[in-house]
Amino acid sequence: MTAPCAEPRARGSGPRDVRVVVVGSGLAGLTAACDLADAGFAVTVLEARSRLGGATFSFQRDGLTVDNGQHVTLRCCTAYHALLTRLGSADGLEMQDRFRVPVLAPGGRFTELRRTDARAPLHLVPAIARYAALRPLDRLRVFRAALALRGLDPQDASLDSLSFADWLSRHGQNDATLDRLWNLITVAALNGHASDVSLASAAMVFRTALLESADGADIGIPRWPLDDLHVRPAEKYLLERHGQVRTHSTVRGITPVRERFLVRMDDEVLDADAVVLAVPPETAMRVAPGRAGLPEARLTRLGAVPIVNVHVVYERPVTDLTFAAAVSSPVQWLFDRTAAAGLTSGQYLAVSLSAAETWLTTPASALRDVFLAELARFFPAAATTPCSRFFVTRQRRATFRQGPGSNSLRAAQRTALPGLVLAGSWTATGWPDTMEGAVRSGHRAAELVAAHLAGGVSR
Ligand SMILES: Cc1cc2nc3c(=O)[nH]c(=O)nc-3n(C[C@H](O)[C@H](O)[C@H](O)COP(=O)(O)OP(=O)(O)OC[C@H]3O[C@@H](n4cnc5c(N)ncnc54)[C@H](O)[C@@H]3O)c2cc1C
Repeated sequence: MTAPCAEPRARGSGPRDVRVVVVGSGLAGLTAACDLADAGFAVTVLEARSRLGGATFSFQRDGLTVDNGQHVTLRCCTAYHALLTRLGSADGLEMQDRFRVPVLAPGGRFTELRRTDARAPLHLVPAIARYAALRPLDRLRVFRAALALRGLDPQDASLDSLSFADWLSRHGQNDATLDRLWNLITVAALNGHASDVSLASAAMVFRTALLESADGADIGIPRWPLDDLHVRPAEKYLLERHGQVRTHSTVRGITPVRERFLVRMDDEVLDADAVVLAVPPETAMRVAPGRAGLPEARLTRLGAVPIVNVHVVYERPVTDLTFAAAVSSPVQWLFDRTAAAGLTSGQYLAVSLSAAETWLTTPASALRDVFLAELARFFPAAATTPCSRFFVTRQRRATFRQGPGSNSLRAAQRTALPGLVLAGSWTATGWPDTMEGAVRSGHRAAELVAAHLAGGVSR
């Protein structure tokens, strides 16, 4: 990964005298901070919480290292992978050689989606042709829609206002193909069912990951906890480059003073030459000065969608699968986290539930009843193996709502105030609300700051 190419205009002895404050330590903020530290600026990261990582973090529970929610990446997520390489933690990601998803189908049947080495989109033909979760006629329907999807331009603004499900139904899809194929991908990539996601976003995901290159959808699953994978490595990277990283530092307001900024916390004010605001949109609107011209009317309509993870530890292993998707089941995707969590005996499965509005307020006891029964349906050994630990993590605002019209609501990284830029997976990255989108936004923010500072910093 290259650092921003612009030369900072140094005050005093050099660029280390030019202070950039990055507000927020999610992947967007950490990426921007790493870029700016590499470019030689004095970077200070301010994080409101007691921990770094934003929407990606790990915590300790009963001797296990648990991620707040299962995170997955695809080979097409090149910026995130480049960040891991740069931080020296690429080994913490288990990348598939070839896209292969085991699928748990109705009646406890097992099928899979597996690509070949043929060129796209032929690499998926055998996968769909043999996909036993669908009847043969429905597989044919899927082919036709996939070919039509390939012809869509995700940049075409008119696609954003349309629902993916409406488009699918106009292209011959039925409840079975939606339930057993299309939703399987949209819940994982866009945190929404096809009826709740924008056609432009769906076209972007399917084209980029599945239809334009043979290897774009090869799956990467963290074999290390998220903290070890990128959070602590990024902190170390920054500290080695004279950056400062401060937790418990909630930014309350940013005031432009001539061409500089006063960054106000509860009991301290920092003076900065430039600021990257890498916080969620509602915070950005609260702390950014009016002159930044944030499109508040649009941003307040972005909304949010929860993700819930159900964590189940069995006394003995119940399946050999390292991960799987499930169709026609409340289980959407499940992952074996035994080794990553440091569990030495038994098996730890994390069930990831996207678009989880219905599960968000369901008591853990009810979730336990539903998901233990469902896992026993898929894995006979689970019916007879005691569950030693069961707990739930709930992320209320996991992503913004990537529904019809949502792309037109996102804000550019550049604001009306030179030197104050936005970053975050919700900004206009062209990517869904993902780690990849966050990292890309961070690079863009750092480029804008570096270009601004190269143009001149005056007090
Ligand atoms: C459960 C879950 C599962 C997910 N699964 C996947 C997945 O499989 N694959 C994938 O690619 N993506 C996934 N995502 C999405 C991905 O995690 C996010 O898109 C990405 O991490 C967002 O990063 P960010 O830096 O834009 O924002 P955030 O991570 O939200 O960072 C914003 C930071 O700003 C801080 N902050 C807020 N206000 C202030 C303030 N006033 N002062 C200082 N700091 C402040 C916050 O505390 C936070 O640390 C998932 C998200 C969740 C929650």
